[in-house]
Amino acid sequence: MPESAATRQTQQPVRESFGSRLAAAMVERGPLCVGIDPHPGLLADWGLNDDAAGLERFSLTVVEAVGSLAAAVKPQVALYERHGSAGMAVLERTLAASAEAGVLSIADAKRGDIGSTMAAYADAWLRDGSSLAADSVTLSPYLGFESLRPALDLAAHYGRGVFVLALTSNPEGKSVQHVGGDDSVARRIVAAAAAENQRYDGALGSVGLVVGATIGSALKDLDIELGPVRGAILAPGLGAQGATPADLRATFGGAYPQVLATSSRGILAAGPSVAALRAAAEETLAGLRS
Ligand SMILES: O=C(O)c1cc(=O)[nH]c(=O)n1[C@@H]1O[C@H](COP(=O)(O)O)[C@@H](O)[C@H]1O
Repeated sequence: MPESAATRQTQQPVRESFGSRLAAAMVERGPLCVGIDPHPGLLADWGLNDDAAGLERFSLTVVEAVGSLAAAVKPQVALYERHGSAGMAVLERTLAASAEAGVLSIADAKRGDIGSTMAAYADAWLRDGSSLAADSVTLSPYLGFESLRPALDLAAHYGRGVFVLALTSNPEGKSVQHVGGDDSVARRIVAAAAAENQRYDGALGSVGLVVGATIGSALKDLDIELGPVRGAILAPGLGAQGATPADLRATFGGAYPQVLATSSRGILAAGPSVAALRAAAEETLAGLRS
């Protein structure tokens, strides 16, 4: 049974904060997150069936290849969900294998709902004892940042983390996130994350943001500074969506040390050989470091 909120409030955090654990992993391993996106086309390219067994072989191969190399892995929940309960069981085993390999996990679930329902999502992804618990989860703040409160508080309690969508890598994101000019929606999300991270000590708080590597000059245009957030910036868009390590440096400037670049298809296309996947991840990492 989940413990009650009242019990939790009287207890100390159960492990070191996610922000501290991620900061240490980024120093030790470098700023790369490998996305685990078992697309049907990639499964076929790897000679695997588009079923739960194929999904499991794919996922565990990626963990075997990069589990000792990347700072984090990011399974894309949608690609497990499309296989129903069997797919979600594979996701559970993928998260367990990641923990065993010593690599941090980011469940890319992009959850967001009214507060009372959000509490159930938080329980699923962030509570000790939940079979789906990951080190962190991606969240959508578009029902209002404060609607994420149950996840923000549960993450803090359990030493887990969240990544809140701010400026996404897809071109359609602008139609919501850029609204408001100097006081844009994205700027408000960034400010809310910065305020939330004040509860954390150390280099990085546990509330990260998602800011695409493909956003070009949006940070400048919207007058958004990421340094004061003191959270990791998960930056998708590298590789398959066209962004390069040079783009990342140009886009993030002084906030580059906070950036955790994430690539899925760009690395996964090298499979199914474990050695080739590892080499692709190492090459990406070298580009991010140089
Ligand atoms: O939250 C994410 O990771 C995410 C946010 C975003 O703005 N853009 C974005 O592409 N993503 C995810 O990052 C992954 C990108 O995959 P590739 O384009 O294959 O590297 C997918 O799982 C996307 O759902």
